[in-house]
Amino acid sequence: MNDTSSRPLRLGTRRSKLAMAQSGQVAQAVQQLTGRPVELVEITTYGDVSRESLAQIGGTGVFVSALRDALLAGEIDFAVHSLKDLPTKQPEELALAAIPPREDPRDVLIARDGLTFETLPEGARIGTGSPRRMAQLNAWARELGKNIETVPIRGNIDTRIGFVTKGELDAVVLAAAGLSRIGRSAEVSQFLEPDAVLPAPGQGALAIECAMTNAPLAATLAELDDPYTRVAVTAERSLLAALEAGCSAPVGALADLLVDEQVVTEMRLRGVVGTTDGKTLVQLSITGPVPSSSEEAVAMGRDLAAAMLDKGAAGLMGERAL
Ligand SMILES: NCc1[nH]cc(CCC(=O)O)c1CC(=O)O
Repeated sequence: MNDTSSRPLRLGTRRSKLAMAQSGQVAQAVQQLTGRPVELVEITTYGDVSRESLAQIGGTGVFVSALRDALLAGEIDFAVHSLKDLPTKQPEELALAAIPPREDPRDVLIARDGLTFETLPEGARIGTGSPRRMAQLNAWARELGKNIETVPIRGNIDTRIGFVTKGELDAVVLAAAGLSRIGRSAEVSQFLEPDAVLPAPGQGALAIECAMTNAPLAATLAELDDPYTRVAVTAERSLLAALEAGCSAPVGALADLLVDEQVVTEMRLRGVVGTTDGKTLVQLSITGPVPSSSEEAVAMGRDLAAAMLDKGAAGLMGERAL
């Protein structure tokens, strides 16, 4: 590495248990890679302090901006984000230096008494503040011919699971990756297959960011990058951007690799957008060669967005301000 300074590298992180777990993992990897100590610098973001709904305070980007300010001010050397919380527009001054191998991208149900979505009773109350989850859960319930009530909740993972353990809700929906990172996977009642509930674009992946001007550090961090994860999430985020959706909009997307006899043949990109009541969903997928560049991945996302817009997707996104 070009950076000869022997001071510790400063990794900016939010204080939540999930953020600390994610940052801790990356800190260890970077320490191993560079032989330099990595020091965690805790930063409070507006999203951590405010009790307003995410949609009200401008989407999940609120978790990111304080970390980015610290990067730009040179107070920290790099930051780790949940990729699904990153706005689709990348600031020019910041490098998305690495996207490590993705964890399980699926959403999961945590329900009382080991119930599953199919066995939840009529009128079950399911906690989620995400319009994407509401839309798909309500559509699924309609398909099963049952009534559910989606209840908007916020708070960290422990708080959300608490709604079920305290008996206030029948179930909550969370990301598998977040639970596994804080060591609570054992509480999962059901993994929700992407055919029923598509995750948020980038879900389960991390993003490691540093200042564009710190080229040596960017080059070092790049060793943690997983090219397959990068093209997959690039296609998903391109779909989101092309649908002109904010990050709390009801858009789900998942790119996965199709494998034949252990050889990767193609990439499939699935997308969904819907009304939160689940009455109308536009759900489409395209399959093509695995993108060999970010540009090709972006093009795939745009192609799927164009096809979804053809099917009326634009009319379903008026809810993004709700
Ligand atoms: N919006 C909050 C958030 N951001 C990232 C994760 C989980 C980890 C991930 O998806 O990478 C979560 C919690 C959740 O949705 O359950």
